[in-house]
Amino acid sequence: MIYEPSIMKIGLFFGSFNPIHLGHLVIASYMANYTELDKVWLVVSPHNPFKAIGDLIHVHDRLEMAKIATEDTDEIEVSDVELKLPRPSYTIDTLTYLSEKYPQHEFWLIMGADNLKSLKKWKNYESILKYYKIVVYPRPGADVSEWANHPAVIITDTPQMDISATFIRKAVAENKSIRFLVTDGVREFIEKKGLYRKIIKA
Ligand SMILES: Nc1ncnc2c1ncn2[C@@H]1O[C@H](COP(=O)(O)OP(=O)(O)OP(=O)(O)O)[C@@H](O)[C@H]1O
Ligand SMILES: O=C(O)c1ccc[n+]([C@@H]2O[C@H](COP(=O)([O-])O)[C@@H](O)[C@H]2O)c1
Repeated sequence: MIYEPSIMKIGLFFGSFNPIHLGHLVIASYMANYTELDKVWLVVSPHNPFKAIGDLIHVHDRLEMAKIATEDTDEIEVSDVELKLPRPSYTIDTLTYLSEKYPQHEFWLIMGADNLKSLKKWKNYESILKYYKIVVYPRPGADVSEWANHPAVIITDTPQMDISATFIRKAVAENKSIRFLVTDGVREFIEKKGLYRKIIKA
């Protein structure tokens, strides 16, 4: 019989995932396997409120790549919830919506140390800290020691891979290999659809 805990702890990992890469997957996998979380949902944001549209490809392609990258893992799922919500997507609005829609789950936020440092600029950040736990993974040069004793914040030593979606998009535009930076399925999808052939400045 499959054991289904009555309350599942779901870690929400928000991002543009333009495209999803191994740096993201290492974090999602660590959070699902090495912390108290039962599962991780990758929430693909149509538009991050702090980022220019620039070379953001269509959200359906970003969602599809996230699904391809995680199709053989049960503990990581892809959520399209932000497609149904007003844009740009504010994290507190998505958290509130999900908590109302899935009262049987407890939602935690997965956040990079760089984002934690700028959290005070986010919409209603006090509510995020009041009602949700935040699991933090390290990012180069981001010191989060000021948050170490905050009751809502859990700091982890998640392994880091210093790659970015920007690096991958540039590599594709320059016809360089992205093997070992994204999964094979994602690489094939990018090739098949001819994505990221040109860099579009914001
Ligand atoms: N290599 C990585 N290791 C850990 N976290 C990462 C890594 N790359 C991105 N992240 C974090 O994952 C979240 C979602 O990332 P996002 O989709 O914006 O990708 P990105 O690689 O940072 O993209 P871009 O280069 O386009 O800005 C962000 O909070 C970002 O800081
Ligand atoms: O809610 C906010 O005010 C807010 C401000 C900045 C970023 N976010 C979310 O945080 C996620 C990660 O951001 P980023 O810039 O690291 O890709 C992204 O999905 C954004 O929607 C949310």
